[in-house]
Amino acid sequence: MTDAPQPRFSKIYTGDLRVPMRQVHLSNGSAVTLYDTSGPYTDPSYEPDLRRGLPRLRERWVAERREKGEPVTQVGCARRGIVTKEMEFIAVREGVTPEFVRQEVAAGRAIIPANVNHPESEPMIIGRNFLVKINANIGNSAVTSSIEEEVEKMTWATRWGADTIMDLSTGDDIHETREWILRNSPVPVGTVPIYQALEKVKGRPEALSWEVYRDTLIEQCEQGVDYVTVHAGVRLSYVPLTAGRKTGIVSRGGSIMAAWCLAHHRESFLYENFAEMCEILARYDVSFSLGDGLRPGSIADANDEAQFAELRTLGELTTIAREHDVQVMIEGPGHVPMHKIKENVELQQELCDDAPFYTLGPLVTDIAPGYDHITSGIGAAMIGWFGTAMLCYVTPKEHLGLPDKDDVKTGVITYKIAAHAADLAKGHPQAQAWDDALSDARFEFRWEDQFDLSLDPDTARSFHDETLPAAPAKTAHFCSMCGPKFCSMRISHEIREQGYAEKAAEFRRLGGQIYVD
Ligand SMILES: C[C@H]1O[C@@H](n2cnc3c(N)ncnc32)[C@H](O)[C@@H]1O
Ligand SMILES: Cc1ncc(COP(=O)(O)O)c(N)n1
Ligand code: MET
Ligand code: SF4
Ligand SMILES: [Zn+2]
Repeated sequence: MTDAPQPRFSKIYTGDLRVPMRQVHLSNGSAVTLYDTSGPYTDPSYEPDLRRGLPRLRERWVAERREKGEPVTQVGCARRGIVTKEMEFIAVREGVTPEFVRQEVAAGRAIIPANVNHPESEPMIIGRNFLVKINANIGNSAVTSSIEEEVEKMTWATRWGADTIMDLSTGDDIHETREWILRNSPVPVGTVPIYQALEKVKGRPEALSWEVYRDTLIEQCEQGVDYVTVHAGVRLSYVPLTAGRKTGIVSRGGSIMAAWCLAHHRESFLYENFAEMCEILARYDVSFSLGDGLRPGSIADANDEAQFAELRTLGELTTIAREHDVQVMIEGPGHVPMHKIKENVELQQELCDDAPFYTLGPLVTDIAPGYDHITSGIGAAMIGWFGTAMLCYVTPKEHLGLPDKDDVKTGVITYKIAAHAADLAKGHPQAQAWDDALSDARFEFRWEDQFDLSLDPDTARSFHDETLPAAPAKTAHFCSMCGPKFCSMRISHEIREQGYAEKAAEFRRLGGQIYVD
């Protein structure tokens, strides 16, 4: 025995794969193992060295596949019956067999975003038959932020459990910001290449061309971006469908492409060159996130003709990408009232042949700027339950300004709640076990365990300690909500210990039967 304090939670590594899992050590001597997506930054003992970057976990796996002459892409391997190391890693994390992972990827129902040039990333999977994932958007804008702040947002987002991050920078130093993020990100990184392409032509959409776009795409693939949002479903003929809308086109990428199509009165160069784009992505195993450039930006515009016309086109593009062994997910709305959410999932699955759905919220009302993590968290929980594979967070700053580090944490925690609520409703056994462990700790007044098992232990602990900071309160059978006399859980224990036992004895004496554990 040593006097060294036991870490209350730590990372464990399974076999030679070194799969991170979060193990919570409880005060009753047991431990709970939780799926943990959030890489090294959740490990309290991990000290990042940003200049060196993260260890290159996948470097050897990628090299070995190359030596053996196996396909470059995960889906190429899956279709040929090959189980990759990435698939084995994911199987441990998700508690399923590697063969199941392979089948879901082969069928296109799930994707593993893993650029061969981003070996730092810990493999994860996006698909409705796996745990629901969340994405955190970061990146600078022309108005504010620096490289350091954006790297800090990335480590902070993954610290709290973002499964992927998107660098949506549109301001200065786009290439260098992305480089710092990629070399230090333990999760896949997504981008929207049209933003950087627009920056290269000084912000004038009409000056864009396929050539500028293609070179930007290759530059980002070379750097290690794992998935790219491409708004190739915004076709020239769909732009007039947005004329009668309350809020027009709210997607940045969508508005840029619509402006280009109208300026040249030509079909979108993204649509026309889609096959060549597939060839580029296949060389690096970069996945498509087909952008919803015509998503509704208000409750009034939800599920309109413009939105669904684009979705049909995304379905056609999915088929083309798959023919090139490129993985695809589909981006979804936006602003959608609760009664119109289900139709979005059903239509997406039908039109896009079960490609994973990846939605921004949706926000279920427009009336609460400042609280749009909540308006969208409600829609996210619902759409996750209906089968959406990844939920893109919305922060309290939505519609108001660029999120800062605090907003990133609020967005991530809000979306962890939505994703977990969806996992529970879908009947995921690991999800249920987490709730059960926390409920047991709560009912047994193991306060420290309750904090350690929570999504945000820091906040839980500090709220409790605001009113009852003294050490004995950590085992007390009450908190300041009800106080000792009115604590219903304490009274419950007494009923069980005395009253219940007596009542049960009486009941049996009278010939009754009782079934209790
Ligand atoms: C498509 C969504 O992306 C988000 N978004 C766009 N740019 C950024 C950024 N730099 N940082 C964080 N979120 C961003 C907004 O929430 C928008 O609604
Ligand atoms: C889920 C989702 N939807 C959309 C975008 C792109 O943003 P935009 O379409 O505004 O360019 C995104 N990054 N993620
Ligand atoms: N809030 C808008 C939406 O719902 C996006 C604004 S920033 C492009 O999609
Ligand atoms: S969030 Fe701000 S900058 Fe972006 S579309 Fe809305 S008003 Fe414009
Ligand atoms: Zn909006």
